[in-house]
Amino acid sequence: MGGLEEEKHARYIVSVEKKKDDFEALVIEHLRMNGAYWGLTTLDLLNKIGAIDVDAVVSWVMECQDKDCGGFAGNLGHDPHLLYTISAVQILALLDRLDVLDIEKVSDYVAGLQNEDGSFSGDMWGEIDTRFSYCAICCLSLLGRLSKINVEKAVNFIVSCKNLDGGFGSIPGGESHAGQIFCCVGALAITGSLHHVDRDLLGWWLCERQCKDGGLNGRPEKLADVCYSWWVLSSLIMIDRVHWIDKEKLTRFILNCQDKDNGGISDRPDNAVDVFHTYFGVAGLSLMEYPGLKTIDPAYALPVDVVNRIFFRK
Ligand SMILES: CN(C(=O)[C@H](Cc1cnc[nH]1)NC(=O)OCc1ccccc1)[C@@H](Cc1ccccc1)C(=O)N[C@@H](Cc1ccc(O)cc1)C(=O)NO
Ligand SMILES: [Zn+2]
Repeated sequence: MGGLEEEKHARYIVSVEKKKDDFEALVIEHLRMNGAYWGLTTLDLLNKIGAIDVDAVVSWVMECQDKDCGGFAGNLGHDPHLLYTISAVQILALLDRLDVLDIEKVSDYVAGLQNEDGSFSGDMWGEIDTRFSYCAICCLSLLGRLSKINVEKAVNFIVSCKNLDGGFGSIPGGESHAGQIFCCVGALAITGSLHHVDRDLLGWWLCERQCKDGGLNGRPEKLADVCYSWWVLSSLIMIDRVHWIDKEKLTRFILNCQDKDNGGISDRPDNAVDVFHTYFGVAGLSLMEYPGLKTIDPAYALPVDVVNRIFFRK
């Protein structure tokens, strides 16, 4: 089994950033801001962020900001949403360009999406989901504006989504899913509220996600998928139970999902690669301290040196 093809993955990411009209670019067209965050964070984890034109990326990101409400859209001319606003702020943090933001305007947009019950809507249309609680809390924390929301009510809503199996769903009564668990555990970690989590019960549910092939799935009986290397692993690390899974087998599963010729990582062996799974595969390896990769922060989903620069800047 060979190692991680760093060079090939960096070239794959840069090639996708350049192509704007092929199928993959069209599929993710409406969530291009997410795609940019996945691609740029992967390059930074591979120590290859020097390969990109920072000014070009920053001006494109800023063109996606809705000048009236302050929120960011997934691409030029699309509607603003929390899912893309968090990605935009993460990209600017990664490139050390948070200075281009009107911090009050963006944080007012995010804080304005909190509901009476402490939950968050993704945008003006009102859909409530713990995904959006994470986006809001992570974004406001990076901007240093958590004081603009009712953190206690936000935490109470997340706790109201905790299930008997120790996991979390998208809304109260929603079934446990690894993606939702990452959002809830990440938001609780950022707000210093992890005492609400039953670490052994949730740790058990999460380590049960490891399949025979070493990969992790998102729910019982599902197939392993590289992106769950992030959702499950980051949650296990945040609750200090990562030693309950076999890291060697998971590492081999991820490496086995690489396209060794053209670069990129797929969701499972021999499937088509994409930017999303390339990012979550490299991020998963980073969480397992794979040699040569930068370390990623499990709660902020940004390299640790980027998080430190934000919180410890004099
Ligand atoms: C919208 N989305 C998903 O629904 C992926 C689809 C998938 C990939 N592998 C298995 N399914 N699922 C996903 O991200 O699930 C993780 C998750 C679920 C619920 C809450 C939070 C995370 C992916 C994009 C995608 C679509 C189709 C194929 C590959 C990637 C996505 O943008 N995920 C977001 C999180 C998310 C998840 C679900 C949403 O409805 C919206 C956003 C993300 O990771 N941002 O950094
Ligand atoms: Zn996946």
